[in-house]
Amino acid sequence: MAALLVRGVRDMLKRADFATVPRRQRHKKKWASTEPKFPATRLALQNFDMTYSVQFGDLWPSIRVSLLSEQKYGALVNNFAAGDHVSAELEQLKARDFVNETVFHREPEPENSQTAAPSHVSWACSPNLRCFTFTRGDVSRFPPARLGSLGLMDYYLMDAASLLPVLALGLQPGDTVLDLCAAPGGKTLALLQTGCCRNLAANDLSTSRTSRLQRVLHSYVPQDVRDKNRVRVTSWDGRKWGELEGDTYDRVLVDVPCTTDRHSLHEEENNIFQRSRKKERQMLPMLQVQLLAAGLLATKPGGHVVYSTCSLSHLQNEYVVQGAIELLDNQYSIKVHVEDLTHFRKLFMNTFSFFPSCQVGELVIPNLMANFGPMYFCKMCRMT
Ligand SMILES: C[S@@+](CC[C@H](N)C(=O)[O-])C[C@H]1O[C@@H](n2cnc3c(N)ncnc32)[C@H](O)[C@@H]1O
Repeated sequence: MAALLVRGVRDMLKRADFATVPRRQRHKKKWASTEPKFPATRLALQNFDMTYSVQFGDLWPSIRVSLLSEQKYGALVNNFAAGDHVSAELEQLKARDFVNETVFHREPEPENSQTAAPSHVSWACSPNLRCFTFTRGDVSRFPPARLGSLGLMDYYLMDAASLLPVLALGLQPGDTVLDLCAAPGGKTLALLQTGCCRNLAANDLSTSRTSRLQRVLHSYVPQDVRDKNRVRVTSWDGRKWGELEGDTYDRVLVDVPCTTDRHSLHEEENNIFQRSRKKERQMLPMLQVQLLAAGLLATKPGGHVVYSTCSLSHLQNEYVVQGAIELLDNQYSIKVHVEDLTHFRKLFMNTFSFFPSCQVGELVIPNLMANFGPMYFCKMCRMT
């Protein structure tokens, strides 16, 4: 706890105004003249303060300080590379597999008991995933991943909340799967780890990012699984997918471009809050609706879609889900049903903090004791 607070305060001080630094310690940076007057990170914070203080009320100050502090990671064990020793090594670090601890290691529930729901849930989660995290309040870091004996890396470090959309997708053996916005590939890798994909189409509009995705696949997935018949990587505009391959997939993940809230507070490079990207930012909800609609059209009737973002914005989360559902109904007479994921709050309450008042879908909110997310995810079933 003490370490957590010290790190949190250190992060805040790093961000404190220059004016608070004593004069004798001030020095002009060499690149001062080229630094933007209003850094995009600062504009992002201003924007969040305006919108999220209204959206989250009393919760905002605690979310804010968590977003500005160091995030926590999860180590997704590479089933293709690792023997049990990797899990054992992670356990020795006092990390724990949050997926299996909560989902699969429950005591068997008696039939018809009131608590039968969580055990039923285990079958609705994608199987075979192992992801280690440090417990609440423990801000230890994982050592970098290592190359295993098969020439593949032993684990992949990611925001552990990013696994929730993949778990929610509920893959079943033999599924055909589409990952519409896949790069750099953390969730693609998790989809493959389930061992359920008969074939997987991983797409991303950006060719530079699909190259990164290819590198991740090379480092983590054996050649026979990467084989073209099983994993196909493309760089197409996901908005066209309904026309390209309509009614095709059992499961579709639509992990859209968004304001990437945590990243936008820390990185100037590629920051969507740069003034020059204002139009692009304003158009995001529209792009998100189009991508989700395309994902739904690419799904077989009876198939499932998970929509996800790493933003806290209702405009990019619930409103997009509602917009896409309306669009499909009005333009294609296709009915879509939102599935209830409230049990995720109970299942994963030891690991994540959930926002209690989402209209549709679930939202992991950053918290100093469990500094994951933000991650919004909503599961839908295409009925017709
Ligand atoms: C949030 S990121 C995806 C992260 C990825 N799912 C992962 O887990 O590593 C969103 C991605 O959408 C891609 N993108 C943006 N517009 C797109 C479009 N029209 N079609 C497909 N992908 C798009 C971006 O290049 C970006 O890589």
